[in-house]
Amino acid sequence: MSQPEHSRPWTAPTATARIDARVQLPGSKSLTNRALLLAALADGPSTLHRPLRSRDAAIMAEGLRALGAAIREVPGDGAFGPDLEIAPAPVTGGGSIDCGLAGTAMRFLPIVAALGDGPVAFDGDPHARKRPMQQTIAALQGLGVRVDADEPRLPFTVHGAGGVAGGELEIDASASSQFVSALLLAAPRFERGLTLHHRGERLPSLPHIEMTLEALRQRGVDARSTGEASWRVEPGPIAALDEQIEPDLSNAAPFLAAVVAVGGRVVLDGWPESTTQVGRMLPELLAAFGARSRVADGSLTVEAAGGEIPGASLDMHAAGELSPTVVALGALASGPVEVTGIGHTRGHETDRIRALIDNIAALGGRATELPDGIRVEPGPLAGGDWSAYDDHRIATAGAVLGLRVPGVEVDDIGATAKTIPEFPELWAAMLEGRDLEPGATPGPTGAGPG
Ligand SMILES: O=C(O)C1=C[C@@H](OP(=O)(O)O)[C@@H](O)[C@H](O)C1
Ligand SMILES: C=C(OP(=O)(O)O)C(=O)O
Repeated sequence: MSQPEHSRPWTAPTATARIDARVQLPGSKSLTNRALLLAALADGPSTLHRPLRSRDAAIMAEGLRALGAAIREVPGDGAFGPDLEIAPAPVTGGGSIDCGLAGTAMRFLPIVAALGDGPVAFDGDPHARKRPMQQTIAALQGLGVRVDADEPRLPFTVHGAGGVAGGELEIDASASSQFVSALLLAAPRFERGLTLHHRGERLPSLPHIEMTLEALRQRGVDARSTGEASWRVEPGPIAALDEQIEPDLSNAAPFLAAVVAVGGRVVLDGWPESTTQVGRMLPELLAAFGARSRVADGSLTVEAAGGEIPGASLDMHAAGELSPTVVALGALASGPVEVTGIGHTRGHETDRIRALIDNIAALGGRATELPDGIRVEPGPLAGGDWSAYDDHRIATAGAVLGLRVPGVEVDDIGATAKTIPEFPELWAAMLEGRDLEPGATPGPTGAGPG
């Protein structure tokens, strides 16, 4: 098995007892990166409390710095690490931005760069060069912005010409909701705002578009849906906002799935009363596998009996980023599990459908590809190699399987640095029933200055 230099091989721990744990998770990637971007375009300085500290958040912060914003760490409230203070500045060109493997950075920042004056060069990790970017480039061109690209993907250069007129635009966001979010986030700074229409075969991850609209409205922007696949953002100032970032509910998925796999109980602290995060669907999704959930006093408790996991058929088009965890549970189920509506996850950090099928096969299981999803057959599994493909969610899916299958060898648990660098420590603490707060074990990459 070839491993990149930075890889951290990890034998997924097998559960030896029922789970009884209280977990606190680090901040949401999607909320942190929206808050950073909007703060950089706002009308005054903002502070983010409990921001995510991870590779994707660091990439967003670094990209915004390259475009002129000042972002610095200031003392936070202890266990959650430093806060971030963001001072906006006029968008400047002339730099270059490394998007790593962060979809939010590679889709959101080119539109911000178009507001500036001068060229900004974008590139990313080798696999980032394979992720769909055509709609970012087409949208910029449709807005009259010059983009130099040999092919419709990274690397490319955006030539800001001092502003974007905006108006009306049509895109095809079938491959990613991030194309829509990117345009809506920058649109208050377009001279005429933006009326945006999606025309295409499907629109994945609608909750993430709702999150974008809500983040804009929280900052005084008139942003709304005008139809099933149309949105309007009025031009105007983006108000500065001090915000406490919610825990990442998508990263809650493997921890809650662990209860289904093993039996027992997990209490997740900081569960928001209401949220735009797609992870809010987890209680309902896990109920399909027999879990019971309740929310009280700001915590979510998930309980499950352990033992047999029933088969299920789930359409996850709204929640593709939760699908690797659900497929991992599917491989442990006693009936077939079908997850559909996730064709677009072939364009995520890796081709997730292929990665899951191949990894499950390496453990002796059988999963097959559907036109827009995956079907997992019940059957015995044995230890074997589990490739992370630099994908945090594939790595953590291996962790879920390892709870019941001894000897699941994840080739690089370091892939979790993308959104939850402290994953191995939090996972071990959960299995041992110890409380461990995020920030207690600082991850390899913070969102602060390098
Ligand atoms: O806007 C966002 O923060 C995200 C949108 C979704 O992207 P896709 O629509 O490409 O699935 C999601 O999967 C990704 O993890 C984060
Ligand atoms: C698809 C994901 O990430 P990205 O923001 O890189 O698209 C994800 O986190 O599941």
